Amino acid sequence: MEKKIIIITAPSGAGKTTIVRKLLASMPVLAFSVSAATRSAREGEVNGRDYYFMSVDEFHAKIDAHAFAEYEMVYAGKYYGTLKSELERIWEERRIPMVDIDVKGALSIKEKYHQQALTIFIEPPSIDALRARLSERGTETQASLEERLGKARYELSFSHEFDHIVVNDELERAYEEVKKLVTDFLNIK
Ligand SMILES: Nc1ncnc2c1ncn2[C@@H]1O[C@H](COP(=O)(O)OP(=O)(O)OP(=O)(O)O)[C@@H](O)[C@H]1O
Ligand SMILES: Nc1nc2c(ncn2[C@@H]2O[C@H](COP(=O)(O)O)[C@@H](O)[C@H]2O)c(=O)[nH]1
Repeated sequence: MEKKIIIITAPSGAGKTTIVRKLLASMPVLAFSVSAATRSAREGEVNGRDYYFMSVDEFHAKIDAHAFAEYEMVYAGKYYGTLKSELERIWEERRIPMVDIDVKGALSIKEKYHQQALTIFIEPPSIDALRARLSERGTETQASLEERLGKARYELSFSHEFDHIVVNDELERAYEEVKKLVTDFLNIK
């Protein structure tokens, strides 16, 4: 079986995780690729389901062991990375990994797997909408919100590096558009 991979990226707050969760719920062939991260777990997050939470020393050991397909220091000095073992585990189950990562990481993983990858950039309707969504999500301090918005302006300039751009203005419409791209890519009727 060909080892396909679906890469979804966007600036923080654009809604990629929301769309990915809806896809995972409706398409059992897809499996969430759980990343490693050195940030602390938020309320309700579960180790091994949302992230593999680890210390910086553990993360460095994995870098030294070449365990990552890609990794980045994404925000506030925190590392995030896609584990090769996670992709292999999903392929062994004859399923397709859904990778939900930042734009820089998505560009490097696309480079690595470009022949087998579908890459989708989720675009927010505006920076004001991003600000409102991140504020409402209630996960950020004022400083981390500004950091994410600052990075978003830069990341938006890379949207055309990806196979498709989907504007997440109305969630249901954006979800249906992404689902059609995924089903076409996987040749599912
Ligand atoms: N179309 C939409 N309209 C309004 N709110 C939305 C829409 N899509 C998602 N949201 C909300 O915006 C917030 C950010 O969404 P989400 O966490 O999915 O973003 P993200 O791109 O995965 O961010 P991060 O990269 O920080 O994980 C969530 O509270 C979500 O419920
Ligand atoms: N380059 C990578 N980026 C990743 C990975 N896993 C998640 N992310 C991205 O980090 C930010 C912040 O996430 P949050 O959970 O702290 O809000 C977000 O854009 C994620 O998509 C990864 O393995 N590599």
